[in-house]
Parts: sequence; C-alpha cells; structure tokens
Amino acid sequence: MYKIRTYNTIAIEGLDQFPRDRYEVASEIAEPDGILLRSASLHELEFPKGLKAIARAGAGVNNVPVQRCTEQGIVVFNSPGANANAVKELVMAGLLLSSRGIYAGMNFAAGMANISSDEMGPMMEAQKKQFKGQELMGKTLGVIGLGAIGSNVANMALNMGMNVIGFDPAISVDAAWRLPSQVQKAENIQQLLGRSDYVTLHVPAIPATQNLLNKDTLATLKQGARVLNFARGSIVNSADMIEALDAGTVACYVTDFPEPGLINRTDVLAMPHIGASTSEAEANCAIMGAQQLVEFIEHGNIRNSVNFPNCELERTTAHRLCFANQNVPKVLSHVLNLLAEQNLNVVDMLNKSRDNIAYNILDLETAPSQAVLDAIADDEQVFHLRSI
Ligand SMILES: NC(=O)c1ccc[n+]([C@@H]2O[C@H](COP(=O)([O-])OP(=O)(O)OC[C@H]3O[C@@H](n4cnc5c(N)ncnc54)[C@H](O)[C@@H]3O)[C@@H](O)[C@H]2O)c1
Ligand SMILES: O=C(O)CC[C@@H](O)C(=O)O
Repeated sequence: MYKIRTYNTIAIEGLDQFPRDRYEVASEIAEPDGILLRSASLHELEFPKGLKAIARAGAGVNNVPVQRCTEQGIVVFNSPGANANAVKELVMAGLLLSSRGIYAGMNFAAGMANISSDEMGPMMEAQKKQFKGQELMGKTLGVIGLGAIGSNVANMALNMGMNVIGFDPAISVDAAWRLPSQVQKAENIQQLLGRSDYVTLHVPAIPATQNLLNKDTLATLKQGARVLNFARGSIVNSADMIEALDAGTVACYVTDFPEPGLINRTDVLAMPHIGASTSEAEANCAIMGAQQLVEFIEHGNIRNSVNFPNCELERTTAHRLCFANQNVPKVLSHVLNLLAEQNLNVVDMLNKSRDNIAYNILDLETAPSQAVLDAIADDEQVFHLRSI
C-alpha cells in the first residue's frame, strides 16, 4: 500500500483520486510516500526517509522548504491556476468593497433593528451621504504579477471598464499569450504605482518580493489609491502600510493576510486568507495535487513540479525505471551501458533537466535484475532510483 499523509482539510474530491485498494490516506501517517497539504508549514518538519513527493493543493509554496526538498530528492508540486478564478472573484469583491460604503453602510443598516418603519426611511436618507463611494469604470488598476491570477484579474477589470497597467519582469510566454492586448506594460513598479487608482498584488512570496510595498514604493503611489493584497502578508510591510494609511496616501487596504496593527481600522478590510476558499477551488486544487502524486508514485511522471523538471512519458511496458541525477555529462550513457550489458532493451525513454537536476524515465522490455539496479544506484550522480 502507498501511504499519503494529509495536512489541513483536503477536499473529498481530491482524496477520492487515491484508489482505496492501493492507498492509505490519513493525517496521522508516520512514513508516508507522499504529502498532500494546503497552508500548513513544513519548514520545521524533518522529512521521513521514504518520502518521495509533496503536493501543495494551491499556488504558493512558501510553506514548503523547497530547497531542502530538492537536496533530499523530494519532488514538490503545486496546482497552478486551479484556484485563480476564486481569487479573481474575491479581488472583484475587494475592488467594490474598497470603492463603495458597502461594509459601513451594512453595519449602519444592521444598527436600525429597533427603529420603527416610519423613522427608518428618513434616517437612511439623512445618513446615506456618509456611505458615498466612487465607480470603477474609467479608473486605472495596476496589476503586479501577471500569472494565473493576475491575468484573470486584468481581464475582469477590463470587462468592468477599467484601464489596466501591469508589471511582471518574469512573465512566462504562456502568461504573456493569455494577457489581453489592452493591458499597458509598466517598465517598473514605481511607474505602475504612480499611475494606478487601485493596485492589486499577485506575486509569489519569495525573497525578491518581500516588502515589495514598503515606505519607498508606497511613497510613489497616487494619493488616495486603494491597495489589495490577496498574495501573501510578507509582500507588504505592514508598519509602512499603516503609515501610508494614516497619511491618506492609501485610502483603503484590502488584505487577505491581516496583522494585529491592521485590525479594527475603518480603512482596512481584513479577511482571514479566504482567497481560495470556494468549493470549486478547493476541489480543483485537491484533485490536481492528488493526481500529480498518483502519477509520480505509480508511474514516475512529473507534472507541475516547482523543483524538478516536468517529465511525462506514456507507459509502454510494465517495467519502468525512473531516476534523477546531477545534471552532468555521461550519467545517462553509463546507465544505458549498464542496461545494455544485461541485454535489457529500452523501448522508450525521456530525459529532462532543470538547473542542476536531470530526471529520466526508461521503459524496459523486460524486468531489470536487482544486480543491475544496484549497479545503477552505485553511480554517485544518480539518486531517487525506482523500478516501478
Ligand atoms: N489568498 C489566497 O488564498 C491565494 C490563493 C492563490 C494564490 N495566492 C498567492 O498568489 C500568488 C500568485 O498566484 P498565481 O496563481 O497567480 O501564480 P503564478 O505563478 O501563476 O503567477 C505569479 C506571477 O508573478 C510574477 N512575478 C514573480 N516575481 C515578480 C516580481 N518581483 N514583480 C512582478 N511580478 C513577479 C511571475 O512572473 C508570475 O507571472 C501565489 O504565489 C500565492 O502566494 C493566494
Ligand atoms: O488552501 C488555501 O485555502 C489557500 C491556498 C492559497 O494560499 C494558495 O497559495 O493557493
């Protein structure tokens, strides 16, 4: 039986991807083959020896020590795009909530429970001027990070009649193709901040994006801009944001990652990390993560990894060898020679590399002996050898 350890509540649609006759899936497994998780932090976890792969049911992998996983030959997956629509829809809500007196107006209305119907009408008409807002149409939205979520948000904003300016120095070719031509390109973050009435963040939490919005960058914002952070807390310096709110540079901060100083301010709309909390997104992410684990554990295929090369080969025989190796010359030829010496015919094979790591899938006509497996494993450049 393969063993999968789960962290957090994983959608049942994802758990159902593990055939029950071959998988034991639980939150209390000591020696798992795979881990499926959402936001639990694995930074302090010592990985059990047999752990082969970790699937993050979500986009961000800042809760997984990816570098350490790579060093230990553990493949890390995420689920790109699987929750992008959910986040986009909450960004839409954030844009509206930050523009109109919806939240304060609803609180006001809730306070009228004991007012008579005769008094209610005049009271609302007298007070509603407090809740006047502004429209989105014609305003400019700055989108920082134009990947799965950012490009969806850009499209949505254009459809709502907004102008969109984007900044993404590392945009992938696929993401660039997805982007509508009306999105203007900012040369740098300052240019985007200076031209935007609304700014929304959709970058990963990595060293390069830590405190991306800080005292200096916030100072280049248009006076009275609204800022939305559905990415990660570390991307915005909270103390600097509080100063910008106090100074009125930022009229409203909508955040899915509040910190103590941001709570109970009328100019902050704080949410408890619910950007991806829809049944659809939770199911999509869990299904993708679980399928990636099954494909890797049973067939060695790697799809949507953040640290290993993606490598998928349709299975042609019942005897598959998979191994990773240091991305240096002669390793593959050495392995092929070892197989040839044993008259083992390779029917199909794939070799892919990413940075220092290469990964190989070889379908053999007949089963390899333990002796040949031991000889391959003895190559110092080879790791993660499996015969499956
Ligand atoms: N609130 C939530 O529940 C929730 C849900 C999903 C994702 N997220 C967060 O949103 C992030 C983005 O998700 P995604 O699915 O769009 O990921 P993605 O990988 O598709 O897109 C991220 C984009 O950011 C760009 N980028 C990287 N560094 C940048 C920089 N310094 N400046 C500008 N752009 C930069 C990349 O080139 C890429 O195009 C995730 O990493 C995660 O942290 C939050
Ligand atoms: O699992 C969640 O609810 C959040 C996922 C989100 O943070 C992500 O990075 O995709």
